[in-house]
Amino acid sequence: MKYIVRYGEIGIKSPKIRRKFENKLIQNIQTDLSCEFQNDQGRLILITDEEDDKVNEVLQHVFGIVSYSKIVETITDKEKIAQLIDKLIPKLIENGKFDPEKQTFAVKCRRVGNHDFTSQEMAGYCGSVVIKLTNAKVNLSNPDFTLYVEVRENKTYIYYEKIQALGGLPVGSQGRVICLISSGIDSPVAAYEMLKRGCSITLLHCNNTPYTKDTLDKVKQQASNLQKYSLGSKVKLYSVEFGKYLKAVIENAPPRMTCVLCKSGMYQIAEYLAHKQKANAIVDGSSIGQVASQTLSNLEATRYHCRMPIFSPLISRDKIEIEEIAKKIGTYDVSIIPDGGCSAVPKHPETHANLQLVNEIVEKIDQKELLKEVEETIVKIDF
Ligand SMILES: Nc1ncnc2c1ncn2[C@@H]1O[C@H](COP(=O)(O)OP(=O)(O)OP(=O)(O)O)[C@@H](O)[C@H]1O
Repeated sequence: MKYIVRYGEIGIKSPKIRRKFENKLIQNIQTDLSCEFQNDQGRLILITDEEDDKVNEVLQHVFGIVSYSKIVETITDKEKIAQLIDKLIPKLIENGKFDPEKQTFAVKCRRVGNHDFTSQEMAGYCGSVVIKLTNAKVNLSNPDFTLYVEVRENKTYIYYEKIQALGGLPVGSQGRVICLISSGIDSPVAAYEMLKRGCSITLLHCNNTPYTKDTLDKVKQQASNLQKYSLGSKVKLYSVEFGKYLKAVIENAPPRMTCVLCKSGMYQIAEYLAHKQKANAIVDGSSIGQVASQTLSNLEATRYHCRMPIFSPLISRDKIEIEEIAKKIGTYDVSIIPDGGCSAVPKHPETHANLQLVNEIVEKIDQKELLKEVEETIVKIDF
């Protein structure tokens, strides 16, 4: 079987970068699909013996692909093209893809190269072949069924559907980021958004026991859910003992500051891991105003002591939008398994942290020293 694989943004890169990204895209697809590729003047043609379901499964999970089509191919010769349409249309009718008695149709032709016909002439010619076969009605402006004819120099590809894929950039074409992952809904979605932009991801989970239940199992499941979108780049997962730090915070800082200091500590631990992993940024699932800890002043105060860029790809998203993505990518069902919340959250958490006050408290509790102990507990987790 052959497929045209279309990419979006990769196509507007310089030839050198495009080749690099294209190679990464091919490598990622080949991680899970036994196939070969031909590059036909900017069109990637995938050739495989695998079943359609397997091909769809892989192409629907690889970032960098905008759409793809299963194709049939012949040489650019009117007779041969007509013969191919003669063979293809009855199959499509049999599979329920085209019902010439009820549906109108159009042929769309694109052409690259020098030929003794225009695209419109070829479309008209192919249309007459379909009419002769089926007697179907033509509707050029709003057809129920479209037959695409793509003429490329001496090869012609024919297909009937463009299947939308994920878009984005091939995973591994950008650097690595550290994604703070909780057991909730948002952080796996934030990690997914970074995969979409071509980043490789390392997940870091802060184990807040005894203030929360041990949620590592949920996080492991999310890591393997995210791995499906990271073909060609192994998702790494780390866990760190954070409960001892929280205990020191609860004992030595004003109660209302617990959540601010918790988050501030998480970013700094993530920064430590980022240096170890040669990662360039930290990612979290914050969204402005979603919970008390995510007011603008808290976002500022919690990030102040971290030098590395912190990206929050969901910062402007509504909860409903985030939940929709979580459902689509398959992380939602794991996220909503109840885990009881965090007992370290005070009755009245600070919602408008004063930066100067936070700085004073950070000094007073010797946050840097506390976090050094935490750093030593980072462990790699298999999933
Ligand atoms: N235990 C944890 N380990 C690692 N990162 C965490 C942890 N808890 C929270 N985070 C990070 O901080 C972000 C904000 O967490 P917070 O609990 O304030 O909001 P949330 O909307 O409940 O997030 P989520 O739905 O991702 O749990 C999370 O999206 C995640 O990136």
